[in-house]
Amino acid sequence: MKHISILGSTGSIGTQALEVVRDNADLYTIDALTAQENYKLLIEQALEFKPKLVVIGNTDHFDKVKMSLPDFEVQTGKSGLLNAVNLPSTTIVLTALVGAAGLEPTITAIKAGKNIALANKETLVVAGELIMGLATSHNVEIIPVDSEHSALFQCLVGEDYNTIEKIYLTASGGPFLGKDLNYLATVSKEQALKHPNWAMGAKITIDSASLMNKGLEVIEAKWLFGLKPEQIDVIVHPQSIIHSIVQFKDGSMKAQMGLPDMKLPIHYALNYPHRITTSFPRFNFIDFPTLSFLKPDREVFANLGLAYQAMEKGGNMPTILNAANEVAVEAFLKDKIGFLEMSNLIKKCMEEVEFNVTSSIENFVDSDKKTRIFAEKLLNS
Ligand SMILES: NC(=O)C1=CN([C@@H]2O[C@H](COP(=O)(O)OP(=O)(O)OC[C@H]3O[C@@H](n4cnc5c(N)ncnc54)[C@H](OP(=O)(O)O)[C@@H]3O)[C@@H](O)[C@H]2O)C=CC1
Ligand SMILES: CC(=O)[C@@H](O)[C@H](O)COP(=O)(O)O
Ligand SMILES: [Mn+2]
Repeated sequence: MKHISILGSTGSIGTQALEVVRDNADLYTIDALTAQENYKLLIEQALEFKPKLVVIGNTDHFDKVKMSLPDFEVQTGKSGLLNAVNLPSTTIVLTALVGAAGLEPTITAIKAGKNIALANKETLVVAGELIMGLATSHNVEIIPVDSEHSALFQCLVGEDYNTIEKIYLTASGGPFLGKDLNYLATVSKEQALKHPNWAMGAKITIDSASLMNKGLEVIEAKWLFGLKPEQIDVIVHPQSIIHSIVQFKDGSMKAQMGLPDMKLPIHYALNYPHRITTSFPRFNFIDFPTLSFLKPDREVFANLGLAYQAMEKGGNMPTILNAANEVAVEAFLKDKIGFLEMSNLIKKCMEEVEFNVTSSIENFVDSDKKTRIFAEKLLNS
Protein backbone atom coordinates (compact mmCIF):
# COMPACT_ATOMS: atom_id res chain seq x y z
CA MET A 1 0.00 0.00 0.00
CA LYS A 2 1.47 3.39 -1.03
CA HIS A 3 0.86 6.25 1.39
CA ILE A 4 0.59 9.45 -0.65
CA SER A 5 0.64 13.12 0.28
CA ILE A 6 -0.70 15.34 -2.49
CA LEU A 7 0.39 18.98 -2.56
CA GLY A 8 -2.16 20.81 -4.70
CA SER A 9 -4.95 18.22 -4.60
CA THR A 10 -7.58 20.63 -5.99
CA GLY A 11 -5.73 21.34 -9.25
CA SER A 12 -5.65 19.58 -12.59
CA ILE A 13 -2.94 17.07 -11.61
CA GLY A 14 -4.24 16.77 -8.04
CA THR A 15 -7.80 15.88 -9.07
CA GLN A 16 -6.58 13.42 -11.71
CA ALA A 17 -4.33 11.81 -9.11
CA LEU A 18 -7.34 11.40 -6.83
CA GLU A 19 -9.27 9.73 -9.69
CA VAL A 20 -6.41 7.26 -9.96
CA VAL A 21 -6.48 6.68 -6.19
CA ARG A 22 -10.28 6.30 -6.19
CA ASP A 23 -10.04 3.58 -8.85
CA ASN A 24 -7.28 1.71 -7.00
CA ALA A 25 -8.21 1.81 -3.34
CA ASP A 26 -6.32 -1.46 -2.77
CA LEU A 27 -3.04 0.17 -3.88
CA TYR A 28 -3.13 3.66 -2.43
CA THR A 29 -4.11 5.54 0.68
CA ILE A 30 -4.04 9.32 1.11
CA ASP A 31 -2.03 10.74 4.01
CA ALA A 32 -2.34 14.47 3.32
CA LEU A 33 -4.22 16.79 0.99
CA THR A 34 -3.38 20.44 0.46
CA ALA A 35 -4.94 23.35 -1.43
CA GLN A 36 -4.43 27.09 -1.52
CA GLU A 37 -7.84 28.73 -2.13
CA ASN A 38 -10.38 26.11 -3.15
CA TYR A 39 -11.51 25.12 0.35
CA LYS A 40 -14.87 23.74 -0.80
CA LEU A 41 -13.30 21.10 -3.03
CA LEU A 42 -10.65 20.39 -0.39
CA ILE A 43 -13.40 19.66 2.17
CA GLU A 44 -15.17 17.30 -0.27
CA GLN A 45 -11.88 15.52 -1.01
CA ALA A 46 -11.08 15.16 2.69
CA LEU A 47 -14.51 13.66 3.43
CA GLU A 48 -14.02 11.12 0.65
CA PHE A 49 -10.33 10.18 1.10
CA LYS A 50 -10.03 10.66 4.88
CA PRO A 51 -6.43 11.93 5.06
CA LYS A 52 -4.51 12.22 8.32
CA LEU A 53 -3.82 15.90 7.56
CA VAL A 54 -5.70 18.57 5.58
CA VAL A 55 -3.93 21.84 4.75
CA ILE A 56 -5.55 24.99 3.41
CA GLY A 57 -2.83 27.44 2.38
CA ASN A 58 -4.81 30.64 2.64
CA THR A 59 -5.30 31.25 6.36
CA ASP A 60 -8.55 33.18 5.70
CA HIS A 61 -10.23 29.86 4.88
CA PHE A 62 -8.93 27.94 7.91
CA ASP A 63 -12.03 28.36 10.13
CA LYS A 64 -14.39 27.23 7.35
CA VAL A 65 -12.33 24.11 6.70
CA LYS A 66 -11.91 23.29 10.38
CA MET A 67 -15.64 23.71 11.05
CA SER A 68 -16.56 21.39 8.19
CA LEU A 69 -13.98 18.80 9.23
CA PRO A 70 -14.21 18.64 13.06
CA ASP A 71 -12.73 15.12 13.19
CA PHE A 72 -9.72 15.92 10.99
CA GLU A 73 -6.35 17.47 11.69
CA VAL A 74 -6.52 20.76 9.75
CA GLN A 75 -3.58 23.13 9.37
CA THR A 76 -2.85 26.25 7.36
CA GLY A 77 -0.03 28.36 5.92
CA LYS A 78 3.50 27.37 5.01
CA SER A 79 4.03 25.32 8.17
CA GLY A 80 0.98 23.24 7.25
CA LEU A 81 2.41 22.58 3.80
CA LEU A 82 5.75 21.53 5.29
CA ASN A 83 3.99 19.22 7.79
CA ALA A 84 2.05 17.63 4.93
CA VAL A 85 5.26 16.20 3.45
CA ASN A 86 6.61 15.01 6.77
CA LEU A 87 4.10 12.46 8.10
CA PRO A 88 5.90 9.30 9.29
CA SER A 89 3.71 6.94 7.25
CA THR A 90 4.01 8.82 3.93
CA THR A 91 6.01 6.97 1.28
CA ILE A 92 5.59 9.30 -1.69
CA VAL A 93 4.79 13.00 -2.10
CA LEU A 94 3.07 14.15 -5.29
CA THR A 95 4.09 17.76 -5.90
CA ALA A 96 1.10 19.02 -7.88
CA LEU A 97 1.14 22.61 -6.74
CA VAL A 98 2.03 25.35 -9.18
CA GLY A 99 5.09 27.59 -9.33
CA ALA A 100 8.13 28.20 -7.17
CA ALA A 101 5.95 27.65 -4.08
CA GLY A 102 6.82 23.98 -4.59
CA LEU A 103 10.50 24.46 -3.79
CA GLU A 104 10.55 24.48 0.03
CA PRO A 105 8.05 21.64 0.59
CA THR A 106 9.93 19.51 -1.96
CA ILE A 107 13.22 20.11 -0.13
CA THR A 108 11.55 19.27 3.20
CA ALA A 109 10.07 16.08 1.73
CA ILE A 110 13.42 14.94 0.35
CA LYS A 111 15.15 15.64 3.66
CA ALA A 112 12.44 13.54 5.35
CA GLY A 113 13.33 10.67 2.99
CA LYS A 114 10.11 10.74 0.96
CA ASN A 115 10.14 9.75 -2.70
CA ILE A 116 8.85 12.49 -4.97
CA ALA A 117 6.36 12.14 -7.83
CA LEU A 118 7.28 15.46 -9.40
CA ALA A 119 4.72 17.37 -11.42
CA ASN A 120 5.86 20.78 -10.16
CA LYS A 121 8.55 21.39 -12.82
CA GLU A 122 9.24 24.91 -11.52
CA THR A 123 11.05 23.39 -8.52
CA LEU A 124 13.69 21.86 -10.81
CA VAL A 125 13.90 25.03 -12.90
CA VAL A 126 14.54 27.16 -9.82
CA ALA A 127 16.96 24.84 -8.02
CA GLY A 128 17.62 21.72 -10.08
CA GLU A 129 21.19 21.10 -8.97
CA LEU A 130 20.30 21.48 -5.32
CA ILE A 131 17.24 19.20 -5.56
CA MET A 132 19.00 16.43 -7.48
CA GLY A 133 21.98 16.60 -5.08
CA LEU A 134 19.69 16.35 -2.05
CA ALA A 135 17.80 13.44 -3.61
CA THR A 136 21.04 11.54 -4.12
CA SER A 137 22.33 12.24 -0.61
CA HIS A 138 19.01 11.25 0.99
CA ASN A 139 18.60 8.20 -1.25
CA VAL A 140 15.29 9.48 -2.55
CA GLU A 141 13.77 8.85 -6.00
CA ILE A 142 12.50 11.78 -8.08
CA ILE A 143 10.00 10.26 -10.48
CA PRO A 144 8.76 12.69 -13.13
CA VAL A 145 5.04 13.15 -13.73
CA ASP A 146 5.39 15.72 -16.51
CA SER A 147 4.34 13.73 -19.60
CA GLU A 148 7.55 14.29 -21.61
CA HIS A 149 9.84 13.49 -18.70
CA SER A 150 7.79 10.47 -17.74
CA ALA A 151 8.22 9.34 -21.36
CA LEU A 152 12.00 9.81 -21.19
CA PHE A 153 12.18 8.17 -17.76
CA GLN A 154 10.24 5.16 -19.11
CA CYS A 155 12.53 4.94 -22.18
CA LEU A 156 15.55 4.98 -19.88
CA VAL A 157 14.55 2.17 -17.52
CA GLY A 158 17.42 -0.33 -17.61
CA GLU A 159 19.63 2.00 -19.68
CA ASP A 160 22.91 3.65 -18.71
CA TYR A 161 22.31 7.43 -18.82
CA ASN A 162 25.89 7.82 -20.16
CA THR A 163 24.74 6.18 -23.40
CA ILE A 164 22.28 9.02 -24.18
CA GLU A 165 23.36 10.96 -27.26
CA LYS A 166 20.46 13.39 -27.13
CA ILE A 167 16.80 13.69 -26.29
CA TYR A 168 13.89 15.20 -28.18
CA LEU A 169 11.19 16.81 -26.06
CA THR A 170 7.97 16.93 -28.05
CA ALA A 171 5.87 20.11 -27.99
CA SER A 172 2.30 20.37 -29.18
CA GLY A 173 2.99 23.92 -30.39
CA GLY A 174 -0.02 25.11 -28.41
CA PRO A 175 -3.04 27.02 -29.73
CA PHE A 176 -0.88 29.50 -31.72
CA LEU A 177 1.15 27.03 -33.76
CA GLY A 178 1.94 28.55 -37.16
CA LYS A 179 0.86 32.08 -36.17
CA ASP A 180 3.07 35.15 -36.65
CA LEU A 181 4.03 38.05 -34.36
CA ASN A 182 1.26 40.31 -35.71
CA TYR A 183 -1.31 37.71 -34.78
CA LEU A 184 0.18 37.09 -31.32
CA ALA A 185 0.16 40.82 -30.56
CA THR A 186 -3.64 40.72 -30.44
CA VAL A 187 -4.48 37.37 -28.82
CA SER A 188 -6.69 37.23 -25.72
CA LYS A 189 -6.30 35.10 -22.62
CA GLU A 190 -9.41 33.15 -23.67
CA GLN A 191 -7.63 32.13 -26.90
CA ALA A 192 -4.41 31.32 -25.07
CA LEU A 193 -6.28 29.16 -22.54
CA LYS A 194 -7.56 26.82 -25.29
CA HIS A 195 -4.90 24.13 -25.41
CA PRO A 196 -5.41 21.81 -28.40
CA ASN A 197 -4.69 18.52 -26.58
CA TRP A 198 -4.51 18.87 -22.79
CA ALA A 199 -6.87 20.22 -20.10
CA MET A 200 -4.54 21.78 -17.53
CA GLY A 201 -4.34 24.58 -14.96
CA ALA A 202 -4.26 28.17 -16.23
CA LYS A 203 -0.57 28.87 -15.61
CA ILE A 204 0.82 25.88 -17.50
CA THR A 205 -1.73 26.40 -20.29
CA ILE A 206 -0.43 29.93 -20.89
CA ASP A 207 3.13 28.57 -20.70
CA SER A 208 2.25 26.05 -23.39
CA ALA A 209 0.82 28.78 -25.62
CA SER A 210 4.01 30.89 -25.27
CA LEU A 211 6.35 27.84 -25.47
CA MET A 212 7.70 28.76 -22.03
CA ASN A 213 6.38 25.38 -20.89
CA LYS A 214 8.81 23.72 -23.29
CA GLY A 215 11.57 26.05 -22.11
CA LEU A 216 10.93 25.06 -18.48
CA GLU A 217 10.84 21.42 -19.55
CA VAL A 218 14.23 21.72 -21.27
CA ILE A 219 15.73 22.83 -17.93
CA GLU A 220 13.74 20.16 -16.06
CA ALA A 221 15.20 17.50 -18.40
CA LYS A 222 18.75 18.77 -17.92
CA TRP A 223 18.55 18.09 -14.19
CA LEU A 224 16.48 14.92 -14.22
CA PHE A 225 18.70 13.13 -16.74
CA GLY A 226 22.06 14.86 -16.19
CA LEU A 227 22.27 16.28 -19.73
CA LYS A 228 24.29 19.05 -21.35
CA PRO A 229 22.29 21.84 -23.06
CA GLU A 230 23.41 20.66 -26.52
CA GLN A 231 21.93 17.21 -25.83
CA ILE A 232 18.40 18.62 -25.47
CA ASP A 233 16.29 19.35 -28.53
CA VAL A 234 12.65 20.32 -29.00
CA ILE A 235 10.48 19.07 -31.82
CA VAL A 236 6.92 20.23 -32.43
CA HIS A 237 4.51 17.30 -32.70
CA PRO A 238 0.97 18.71 -32.87
CA GLN A 239 -0.84 15.44 -32.07
CA SER A 240 0.83 14.93 -28.63
CA ILE A 241 0.95 11.15 -29.13
CA ILE A 242 4.72 10.69 -28.95
CA HIS A 243 5.53 12.12 -25.55
CA SER A 244 9.32 12.32 -26.05
CA ILE A 245 12.26 10.46 -27.54
CA VAL A 246 15.72 9.30 -26.43
CA GLN A 247 18.45 8.89 -29.05
CA PHE A 248 21.30 6.68 -27.86
CA LYS A 249 24.97 6.82 -28.84
CA ASP A 250 24.55 3.78 -31.11
CA GLY A 251 21.94 5.69 -33.15
CA SER A 252 18.98 3.75 -31.78
CA MET A 253 15.93 5.79 -30.72
CA LYS A 254 13.27 4.97 -28.14
CA ALA A 255 9.98 6.86 -27.87
CA GLN A 256 7.07 6.52 -25.48
CA MET A 257 3.62 7.08 -26.90
CA GLY A 258 -0.05 6.99 -25.97
CA LEU A 259 -3.14 9.15 -25.91
CA PRO A 260 -2.66 12.47 -24.11
CA ASP A 261 -3.94 11.59 -20.65
CA MET A 262 -2.05 12.68 -17.52
CA LYS A 263 -3.53 9.81 -15.50
CA LEU A 264 -1.02 7.53 -17.21
CA PRO A 265 2.18 9.32 -16.08
CA ILE A 266 0.60 9.95 -12.66
CA HIS A 267 -0.13 6.25 -12.31
CA TYR A 268 3.34 5.32 -13.54
CA ALA A 269 5.05 7.65 -11.06
CA LEU A 270 2.99 6.38 -8.13
CA ASN A 271 3.63 2.72 -9.01
CA TYR A 272 7.19 2.87 -10.28
CA PRO A 273 9.00 0.47 -10.75
CA HIS A 274 5.85 -1.59 -11.36
CA ARG A 275 3.21 -1.31 -14.06
CA ILE A 276 -0.34 -2.23 -13.27
CA THR A 277 -3.42 -2.84 -15.39
CA THR A 278 -5.55 0.21 -16.18
CA SER A 279 -8.71 0.80 -18.17
CA PHE A 280 -7.56 4.12 -19.66
CA PRO A 281 -8.59 4.49 -23.34
CA ARG A 282 -6.02 2.93 -25.70
CA PHE A 283 -4.33 4.56 -28.70
CA ASN A 284 -5.61 3.36 -32.08
CA PHE A 285 -3.28 3.81 -35.08
CA ILE A 286 -6.19 4.10 -37.51
CA ASP A 287 -7.48 7.20 -35.64
CA PHE A 288 -4.10 8.90 -36.25
CA PRO A 289 -3.00 8.12 -39.81
CA THR A 290 -0.53 11.03 -39.67
CA LEU A 291 1.89 11.90 -36.91
CA SER A 292 3.73 15.07 -37.93
CA PHE A 293 6.87 16.90 -36.77
CA LEU A 294 8.06 20.50 -37.24
CA LYS A 295 10.86 22.77 -36.07
CA PRO A 296 9.78 25.21 -33.32
CA ASP A 297 9.61 28.85 -34.49
CA ARG A 298 12.05 30.55 -32.12
CA GLU A 299 11.60 33.98 -33.75
CA VAL A 300 7.91 34.10 -32.93
CA PHE A 301 8.11 32.21 -29.63
CA ALA A 302 11.02 34.01 -27.95
CA ASN A 303 10.51 32.24 -24.61
CA LEU A 304 12.09 29.03 -25.83
CA GLY A 305 15.33 30.85 -26.64
CA LEU A 306 15.23 32.70 -23.30
CA ALA A 307 14.96 29.39 -21.45
CA TYR A 308 17.94 27.94 -23.36
CA GLN A 309 19.91 31.10 -22.54
CA ALA A 310 19.02 30.77 -18.85
CA MET A 311 20.03 27.10 -18.82
CA GLU A 312 23.35 27.83 -20.53
CA LYS A 313 24.15 30.72 -18.19
CA GLY A 314 23.30 28.65 -15.09
CA GLY A 315 23.53 30.03 -11.54
CA ASN A 316 20.38 31.89 -10.56
CA MET A 317 19.39 32.73 -14.18
CA PRO A 318 16.77 29.95 -14.44
CA THR A 319 15.37 31.20 -11.10
CA ILE A 320 15.09 34.70 -12.57
CA LEU A 321 13.50 33.32 -15.75
CA ASN A 322 10.94 31.36 -13.75
CA ALA A 323 10.00 34.16 -11.34
CA ALA A 324 9.68 36.69 -14.16
CA ASN A 325 7.52 34.26 -16.09
CA GLU A 326 5.23 33.67 -13.09
CA VAL A 327 4.70 37.43 -12.73
CA ALA A 328 4.22 37.81 -16.50
CA VAL A 329 1.65 35.01 -16.76
CA GLU A 330 -0.32 36.36 -13.81
CA ALA A 331 -0.32 39.84 -15.37
CA PHE A 332 -1.45 38.43 -18.73
CA LEU A 333 -4.25 36.47 -17.03
CA LYS A 334 -5.37 39.71 -15.34
CA ASP A 335 -5.33 41.54 -18.71
CA LYS A 336 -2.55 43.85 -17.49
CA ILE A 337 -0.19 43.02 -20.38
CA GLY A 338 -0.46 41.52 -23.84
CA PHE A 339 0.78 38.09 -24.92
CA LEU A 340 4.06 39.30 -26.44
CA GLU A 341 4.84 41.57 -23.50
CA MET A 342 5.38 38.46 -21.38
CA SER A 343 8.64 37.65 -23.22
CA ASN A 344 9.74 41.31 -23.06
CA LEU A 345 9.27 41.37 -19.29
CA ILE A 346 11.20 38.11 -18.81
CA LYS A 347 14.06 39.30 -21.04
CA LYS A 348 14.33 42.57 -19.11
CA CYS A 349 14.47 40.72 -15.78
CA MET A 350 17.19 38.41 -17.12
CA GLU A 351 19.21 41.47 -18.17
CA GLU A 352 18.72 43.52 -15.03
CA VAL A 353 18.33 41.29 -11.95
CA GLU A 354 21.67 40.56 -10.28
CA PHE A 355 23.26 37.36 -11.59
CA ASN A 356 25.20 35.03 -9.31
CA VAL A 357 26.29 31.40 -9.21
CA THR A 358 25.73 30.53 -5.54
CA SER A 359 23.79 27.26 -5.39
CA SER A 360 22.04 27.66 -2.03
CA ILE A 361 18.37 27.63 -1.11
CA GLU A 362 18.76 31.12 0.41
CA ASN A 363 20.14 32.44 -2.87
CA PHE A 364 17.34 30.90 -4.94
CA VAL A 365 14.65 32.23 -2.59
CA ASP A 366 16.31 35.67 -2.59
CA SER A 367 16.70 35.75 -6.41
CA ASP A 368 13.06 34.69 -6.80
CA LYS A 369 11.95 37.51 -4.50
CA LYS A 370 14.17 40.17 -6.10
CA THR A 371 12.95 39.22 -9.57
CA ARG A 372 9.30 39.45 -8.55
CA ILE A 373 9.86 42.91 -7.05
CA PHE A 374 11.71 44.08 -10.17
CA ALA A 375 9.10 42.59 -12.52
CA GLU A 376 6.23 44.23 -10.58
CA LYS A 377 8.09 47.56 -10.78
CA LEU A 378 8.40 47.17 -14.54
CA LEU A 379 4.69 46.35 -14.79
CA ASN A 380 3.76 49.46 -12.84
CA SER A 381 6.10 51.82 -14.69
N1 LIG B 1 -2.00 20.01 -15.50
C1 LIG B 1 -1.20 19.21 -16.20
O1 LIG B 1 -1.64 18.41 -17.03
C2 LIG B 1 0.29 19.28 -15.97
C3 LIG B 1 0.83 20.01 -14.95
N2 LIG B 1 2.17 20.00 -14.72
C4 LIG B 1 2.71 20.78 -13.61
O2 LIG B 1 2.04 20.40 -12.42
C5 LIG B 1 1.90 21.51 -11.55
C6 LIG B 1 0.42 21.71 -11.24
O3 LIG B 1 -0.24 22.05 -12.44
P1 LIG B 1 -1.83 22.10 -12.53
O4 LIG B 1 -2.40 20.94 -11.79
O5 LIG B 1 -2.14 22.26 -13.95
O6 LIG B 1 -2.14 23.46 -11.74
P2 LIG B 1 -3.52 23.95 -11.15
O7 LIG B 1 -3.48 25.42 -11.19
O8 LIG B 1 -4.65 23.25 -11.80
O9 LIG B 1 -3.46 23.46 -9.63
C7 LIG B 1 -2.53 23.98 -8.73
C8 LIG B 1 -2.74 23.42 -7.33
O10 LIG B 1 -1.79 24.01 -6.45
C9 LIG B 1 -2.48 24.79 -5.44
N3 LIG B 1 -1.73 26.01 -5.28
C10 LIG B 1 -1.73 27.11 -6.08
N4 LIG B 1 -0.87 28.03 -5.63
C11 LIG B 1 -0.33 27.54 -4.50
C12 LIG B 1 0.61 28.04 -3.54
N5 LIG B 1 1.17 29.26 -3.66
N6 LIG B 1 0.92 27.27 -2.49
C13 LIG B 1 0.36 26.05 -2.34
N7 LIG B 1 -0.52 25.50 -3.21
C14 LIG B 1 -0.85 26.24 -4.28
C15 LIG B 1 -3.88 25.02 -6.00
O11 LIG B 1 -4.80 25.22 -4.95
P3 LIG B 1 -6.23 25.95 -5.23
O12 LIG B 1 -6.95 25.10 -6.22
O13 LIG B 1 -6.89 25.91 -3.90
O14 LIG B 1 -5.91 27.32 -5.70
C16 LIG B 1 -4.10 23.70 -6.76
O15 LIG B 1 -4.44 22.69 -5.87
C17 LIG B 1 2.54 22.71 -12.28
O16 LIG B 1 3.85 22.87 -11.86
C18 LIG B 1 2.49 22.29 -13.74
O17 LIG B 1 3.52 22.88 -14.51
C19 LIG B 1 3.02 19.27 -15.48
C20 LIG B 1 2.54 18.53 -16.52
C21 LIG B 1 1.15 18.47 -16.86
C1 LIG C 1 0.74 17.34 -20.24
C2 LIG C 1 2.05 17.95 -20.14
O1 LIG C 1 3.02 17.34 -19.80
C3 LIG C 1 2.18 19.38 -20.49
O2 LIG C 1 3.40 19.90 -20.02
C4 LIG C 1 2.11 19.42 -21.97
O3 LIG C 1 3.32 18.98 -22.46
C5 LIG C 1 1.76 20.75 -22.48
O4 LIG C 1 1.82 20.73 -23.85
P1 LIG C 1 2.85 21.55 -24.74
O5 LIG C 1 3.63 20.54 -25.47
O6 LIG C 1 1.92 22.35 -25.59
O7 LIG C 1 3.68 22.41 -23.85
MN1 LIG D 1 4.83 18.48 -20.17
